[in-house]
Amino acid sequence: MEAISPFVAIRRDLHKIPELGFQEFKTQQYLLNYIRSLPQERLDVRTWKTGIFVKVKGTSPRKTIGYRADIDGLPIGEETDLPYRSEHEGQMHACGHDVHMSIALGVLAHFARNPIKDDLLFIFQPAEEGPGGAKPMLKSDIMREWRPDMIVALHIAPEYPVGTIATKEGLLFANTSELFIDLKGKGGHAAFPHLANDMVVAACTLVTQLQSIVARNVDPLDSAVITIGKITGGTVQNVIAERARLEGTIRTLSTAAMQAVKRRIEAIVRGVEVAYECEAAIDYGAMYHEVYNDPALTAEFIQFAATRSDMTVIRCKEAMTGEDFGYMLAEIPGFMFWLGVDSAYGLHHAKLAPNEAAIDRAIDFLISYVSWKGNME
Ligand SMILES: CC(=O)N[C@@H](CCC[C@H](N)C(=O)O)C(=O)O
Repeated sequence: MEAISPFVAIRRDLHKIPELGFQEFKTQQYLLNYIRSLPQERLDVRTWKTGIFVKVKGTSPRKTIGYRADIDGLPIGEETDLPYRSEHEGQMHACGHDVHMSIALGVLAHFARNPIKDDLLFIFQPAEEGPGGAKPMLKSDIMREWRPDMIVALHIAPEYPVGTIATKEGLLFANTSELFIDLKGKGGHAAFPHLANDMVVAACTLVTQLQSIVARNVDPLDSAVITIGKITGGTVQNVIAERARLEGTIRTLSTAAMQAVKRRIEAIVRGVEVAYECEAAIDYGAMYHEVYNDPALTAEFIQFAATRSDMTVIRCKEAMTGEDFGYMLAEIPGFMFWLGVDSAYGLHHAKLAPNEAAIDRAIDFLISYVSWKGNME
């Protein structure tokens, strides 16, 4: 039996119990059990819905350093053959939030036993994948009382090797908007299409027409993504579909670009309504602020990381991923960085399998950074 670190063991426990946004009940209980096993002298623990705030009191605090880990899973059926694969049918930690939590607990455990001058605030946040926990947590009374002076978070990066961190000053992640489009036509017998109004055909037209926005309406030197991740319509092969539904997400690099893309989406949907003589309704769902790293703190972090022989730090490009941590960074200076986990399969893939060697290396690295930042004069 391989000897594994306690935080790899924790990651594996959490990997078994992925839960969707604001349903992280087992996860929260697991986290609380561990947090309550730590020395409590310097801890103040409060829950917020399925999230948790943990204040670690410093010895002579001048500021508060915040650290956030997201805790929710995704509605994906796991396809790894890991012995600790998900025990929740159709749900998986396919975005590394289990790794995020185990790293946060490792750093918390250290500072619960080895306080620094400054206060720390650990935030275990629900519902990052949707509908978004960061914004309501940011507006909570607890956050108002314990608001940190800076805040940090990481996200696993399957494409980078273990021992690599990647980030950049300024814009790191896109802004996002979910996109739901419902179409209503007229059902009927498959053999008499002229007596019905087929919404499967209308939906398929819409999927391809929406892509013309990125190809023809967005400045080629800018970026945008419109992904339709799910399409449903109809009930059975020989009945013409009266209804169809498209579920997707929009990514852009600025508020102006998001507004322009939505204007085009609305024009194209209206056009499909006319062309197919149907009814269409658009809902934008959860929308996330872009992730904007504080230039000064990020440059300082990169400089610190460059002094560490056990980590390689690179300045990366922006990514079209979304992260509601962007709401926290819009109000509190800080940064997010990618953590290399060297997985053949990427984020949101059913076979994602992060290299667990990244966990303890990240814990050691973050302990050194927070100790440096939290003790500096
Ligand atoms: C890091 C990551 O994968 N984040 C998610 C955020 C999803 C936001 C929202 N539910 C949406 O789908 O737009 C991502 O998909 O980038």
